[in-house]
Amino acid sequence: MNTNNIQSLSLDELEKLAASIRAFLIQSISQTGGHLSSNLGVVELTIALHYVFHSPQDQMIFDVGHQSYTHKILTGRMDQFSTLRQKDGLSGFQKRKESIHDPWEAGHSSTSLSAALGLAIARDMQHKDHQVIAIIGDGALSGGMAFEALQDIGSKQRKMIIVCNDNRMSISENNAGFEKGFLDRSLFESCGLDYVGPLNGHDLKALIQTFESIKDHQGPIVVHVLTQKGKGYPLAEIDMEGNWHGVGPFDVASGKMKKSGYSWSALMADALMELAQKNEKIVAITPAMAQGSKLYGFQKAFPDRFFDCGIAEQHAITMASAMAQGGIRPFVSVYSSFLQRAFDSLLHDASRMDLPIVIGVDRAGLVGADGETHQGVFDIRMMEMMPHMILSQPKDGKEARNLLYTAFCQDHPFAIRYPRGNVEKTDTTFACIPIGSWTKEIVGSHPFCIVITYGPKVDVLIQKAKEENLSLVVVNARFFKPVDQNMLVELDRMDLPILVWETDQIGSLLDVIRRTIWKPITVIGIGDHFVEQGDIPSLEKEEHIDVDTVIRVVKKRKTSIL
Ligand SMILES: Cc1ncc(C[n+]2csc(CCOP(=O)(O)OP(=O)(O)O)c2C)c(N)n1
Ligand SMILES: CC(=O)[C@@H](O)[C@H](O)COP(=O)(O)O
Ligand SMILES: [Mg+2]
Repeated sequence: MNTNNIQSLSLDELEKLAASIRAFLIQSISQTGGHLSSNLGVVELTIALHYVFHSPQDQMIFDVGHQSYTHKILTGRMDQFSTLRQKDGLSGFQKRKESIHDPWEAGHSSTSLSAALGLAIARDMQHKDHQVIAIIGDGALSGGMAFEALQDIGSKQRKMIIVCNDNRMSISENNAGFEKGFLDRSLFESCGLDYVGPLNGHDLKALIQTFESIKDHQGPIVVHVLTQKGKGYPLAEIDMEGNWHGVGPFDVASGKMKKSGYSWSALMADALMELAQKNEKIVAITPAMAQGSKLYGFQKAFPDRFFDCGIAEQHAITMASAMAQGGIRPFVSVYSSFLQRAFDSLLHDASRMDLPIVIGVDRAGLVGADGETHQGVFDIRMMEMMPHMILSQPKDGKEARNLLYTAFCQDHPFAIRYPRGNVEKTDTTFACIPIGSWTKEIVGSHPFCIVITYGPKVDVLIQKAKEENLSLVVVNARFFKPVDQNMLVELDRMDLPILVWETDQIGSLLDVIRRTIWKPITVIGIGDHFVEQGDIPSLEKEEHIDVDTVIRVVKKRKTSIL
């Protein structure tokens, strides 16, 4: 496949190139996993952009970056695809350190227009003359930040191109924003932008002609292209639920994916449905993540009580808060890293007005292959400063069900975090958990150290201590806020060394414990940096937050005591 110097290729050759890139993407992603459908949809579009414009002089910013694979292939990274989304491998998004053809990085959506305007202003201030091109999907355009940028771009009138890649799909069917034809000329022109389109985003000739005709356009212009998500892989073409958006390895011929097991998201969604059957005020809200959050069952069972609000986390939290004020009991499912977008809504609305929304903080902790932008390791510190907020994490499925039940039996904002990955299926009867209560288990008969941790690591540690014949007090800190003051005083009196084992940003739990216990505490957690992509067990080892590190530290502690 000739991916160099594509300007020298004929239209026929470019079409052949598109077909080979598509075949390569399907084959390669079937081995490594990755964002299949979005990439299959933009093959011709990306070829046309690279044919007309000259990267890296002309700067291309792919919103989110999950659809930048063809761009990577055309900029010399094809031979790295076997390492996609793996430790030290090719990123699933644009990455500055990977290539000079990546002038910007993302992972979260709707930032490309602000970034393009920023780069255009920087260009103009230095009297340069290249193009800045943002490629943004209809899903990402439902994010409020994109709208803030559109208005500003209209008022500032800098030279730039916005390619609106409209496939009428977010991860799954677009249930908010632009599914009803709102995304048209008038939207952009009302913001002061010029507009061409809509044009067939798989017609290379039309794309090339259009880009040629506007490449020197002065001021901002939108090129609206219609594409088919998943194009070229029939199962992905007809997928409305987002099952082929981000995939693990699969068999190309049959489309069979490896069985993924019963996830924490599924457990929470199942428990939510049970509770919703008993309480008709319970509703579910998702900011465009119905598939990953496993909420399709809820949507089917309670279509009038399910709300997909588009990629709009900030809006989701404020809307949920107002629903709560109006007497409804909303459950908002948001990935930990995307909840960062809703900081002010959480603080200004849910927390300040003390409104009883329940937030399912999905993908809490390390998530692995998506890397720095998606690791869910900041939400505890973000929310524990917020008055009225209750912040919890269950150690297992039973506790998760009970925390959810508890959350609906009280009147404050209540967050329950749970990780990416699987959990044992359980359908225990619901029981309330006293808010702020921790539990502890003494392993062995003569404990020499107290380890305070949370989430699934509680049982991992108990198991490991038993295997290693180590006598420990293992504390399940299932509430980060409020913490169990009585338990902390009791632990302090035990007069044993204390280790706090955090699997998120360091200080998340330690800082609240230190308010009660003043003696020196050893802590294990993620340091002051972003954690890159990789499989979760390797990342835990590298960050020294794995159970073996904990055992090593407590053993060392034991030796120093003896
Ligand atoms: C702030 C934020 N929320 C949610 C997501 C998850 N997410 C990644 S891609 C995507 C859909 C994007 O849709 P669109 O921009 O239309 O691109 P397409 O996949 O259709 O090509 C979503 C919701 C995200 N990356 N960032
Ligand atoms: C690009 C993006 O933000 C999502 O597609 C994300 O990769 C989904 O992650 P999960 O696979 O954990 O649902
Ligand atoms: Mg889309």
